Order: sequence, then C-alpha cells, then structure tokens
Amino acid sequence: MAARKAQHRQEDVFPRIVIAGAGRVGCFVGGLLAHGGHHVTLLLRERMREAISRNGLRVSDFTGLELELNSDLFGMATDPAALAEADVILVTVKSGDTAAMAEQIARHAHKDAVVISLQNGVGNPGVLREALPGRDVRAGMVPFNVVSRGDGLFHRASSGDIVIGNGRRNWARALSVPGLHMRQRRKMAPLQWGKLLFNLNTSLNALSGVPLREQIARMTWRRLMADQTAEAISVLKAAGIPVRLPVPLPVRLLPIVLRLPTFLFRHVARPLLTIDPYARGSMVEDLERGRPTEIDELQEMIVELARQQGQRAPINARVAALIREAEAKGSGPPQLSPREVRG
Ligand SMILES: NC(=O)C1=CN([C@@H]2O[C@H](COP(=O)(O)OP(=O)(O)OC[C@H]3O[C@@H](n4cnc5c(N)ncnc54)[C@H](OP(=O)(O)O)[C@@H]3O)[C@@H](O)[C@H]2O)C=CC1
Ligand SMILES: CC(C)(CO)C(=O)C(=O)O
Repeated sequence: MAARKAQHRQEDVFPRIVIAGAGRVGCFVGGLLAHGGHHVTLLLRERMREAISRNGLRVSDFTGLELELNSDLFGMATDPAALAEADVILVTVKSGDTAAMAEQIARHAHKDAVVISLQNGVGNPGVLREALPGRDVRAGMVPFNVVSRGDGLFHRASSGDIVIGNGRRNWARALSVPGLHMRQRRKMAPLQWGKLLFNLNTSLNALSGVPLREQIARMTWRRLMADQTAEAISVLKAAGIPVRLPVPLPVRLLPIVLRLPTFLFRHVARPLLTIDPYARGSMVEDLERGRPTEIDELQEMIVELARQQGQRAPINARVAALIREAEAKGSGPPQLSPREVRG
C-alpha cells in the first residue's frame, strides 16, 4: 500500500509522457516538456528517429527561444510497446492515423493513462474515446503553428496557449513548462469548432504555397478567407453549433476583420496573434510529401453539415475539390491565386 502511494506521488510530480506520433507538433511539445524536466518518450517513425539521432533535437520559437536538447533528456521509440510506460499520452498524429494510434494505445497503454488529443479537427477525441472506453480521454487545441526547419529543428511560428479539456486531474497545470503554457477548459467543442474555422485557411495556404504571414497580408487572399469563413459560420449557425475562436474575438467579427484594409487589419490583428515569416500551414507538407491531407476534417465537415441543413457551401466545396485534385496529382502545393481558387 505504502509502495503504491509512493509510486502515485512519483507520477504526480514526474509523469511519464509518451508523444504518440512525434512529428512537428509532437517534437516541439515533447522537446519543451523534456527541457522542462519531464520524462518524455517520442514514439515516432524510423525516419524521424534517424534524423533526430543524426542531428539532435532542437526547438525554437517566434520569441527568439532556441534550445538544443541533450539526447539523454528524452527517449525515442519506434515500437508502440513504449506506450506501456505512459502516465500521459499526447496524441499528435494526423487525423487519418488516429484510429490506428488508438488501437495501439488500447493494446499497450495502462488503463489509468490519460490520453490527450493535440490534433486539429473536431472528430479525433471521439475516435480515441470509442477505441478507449472508460479511459480519461481529453480533447486538446493547439492554436500555434509548428514547422520543421530541417536538421532536427522544430520551430513554433505563431502565438497562443494550448487548451485541453478538464477532468479529474489538472493536467494543463502539470504539463505547463517555460515556453509552453496549457490551460484547461470545461467545454472544448466550441473551441475546436473555432479552431476549425481558422484551419479552413490551412487548406487555402496549401493551395497557395505562400508563407502564411505573407498570404494573410494580402487583401485578395483575406477576402477569400472572409467569404469562406462567413459561409462556414452560417452553416454552423444553422446547425446550432456554438463556436468560440482561439483568439479573443467574437466569431461574427472574424469575416469583418479579415475584410479590413491591410493597414487596419494589421492594427486589429497584431494584439490577437503573432505570426513569424516561417509559418506555413500543416497541410503544405502533406501535399509536398504526397500524403493524404486532413481535408475531411476541415472543409468537408462544413460541406457535409451544409448538406444536412439543406444549405450549400460552394466555396468550401470548391476548396475541398482543389485539395483532392492536388492530393491526386501528387506534385505539391499547386500555387493557385485567389482568383483561380474561386474558379
Ligand atoms: N503543424 C502545425 O502547425 C499544427 C498541427 N496541428 C495538428 O496536429 C496534428 C499533428 O500535426 P503535425 O505535427 O503537423 O503532423 P506531422 O505529420 O508532422 O506529425 C505526425 C507524425 O506522426 C507519425 N505517425 C503516424 N502514425 C504513427 C504511428 N502509429 N507511430 C509513430 N508515428 C506515427 C507521422 O509519420 P508519417 O508521416 O510517416 O505517417 C508523422 O511523423 C494534426 O492533427 C494537425 O492538424 C495543430 C496545430 C498546428
Ligand atoms: C497554422 C495553424 C495554427 C492554423 O492554420 C494550424 O493549425 C495548422 O497549420 O494546422
């Protein structure tokens, strides 16, 4: 009994964290947690393990933070059996890999491990919960952008704190470390939908191939973003889905702010969000690497909801079709202009 209590106390102070699917978000978050003193194992693909073994793991961010992690500060594993040691599992695979990762968690992880989805899209926590009945599975929302700058360097290119669903234990407090802050929230769904509204631009960014900051600075792109967002907001409203943006701005004002002239837009957006020149949406790399994108979790969700409401969502449908075309071609971001995207 005393030994069990002591073990629990150990886990409270030093939880063992496994990053399930360490790519950009996973290596950045895992790197900072390890630097902050946590016991971290990156569960990752062999090609990622090799790259990190060769170059080391480095993390940087838009504030100028730069860290080089000693290899003895974190573990790496390509075998999902590594999940067995976890007290906390942070799921950072793309949505198409969630079901397979959930199966691996069900097979290897102990039942008390908390499972937190740090993914985009509103469906992933449900996929995890279905495969992991009775376990503490929480939704999470990562508002910031992480890019791989090569040679084991994972760079956070925009601002915002991670938000996770609440539960028996305040894991947000336990997992906050210098450079990485997390908050808990009771109702995650409105925030996940709000992040989805932001992520509709991730698809536009992949179609343009332009750095995110440059794209947002262009009025013609912002008008398209505004029209696409307004269409999605109207669909979500008709479906009765509450939405909360990841920045302190009422949802209905988002299209209005996007349509402001550039000098005014900058003035309004600056206190809400910092984006540095490295930022590129997470779908760009999917197209570059010929991998399936997360379009089913983004524009396709809006198109399907519109269909259910007897509405149409032509801009979202057009963007989804263009992404599918680019996926099928396999030759990377098609570098379309806003006019070409509108068709
Ligand atoms: N990057 C960003 O800026 C942001 C991303 N997000 C979201 O976070 C999630 C992760 O995105 P991101 O980090 O960009 O994606 P990445 O593709 O960079 O990382 C996911 C990694 O998981 C690996 N993987 C998949 N299945 C397994 C498995 N069973 N075992 C081990 N490794 C596995 C993938 O390998 P392989 O490719 O070989 O399958 C890949 O290396 C997505 O939902 C994304 O939308 C949210 C906010 C920002
Ligand atoms: C860049 C960001 C933060 C918003 O588009 C993102 O979530 C992504 O790239 O997937």
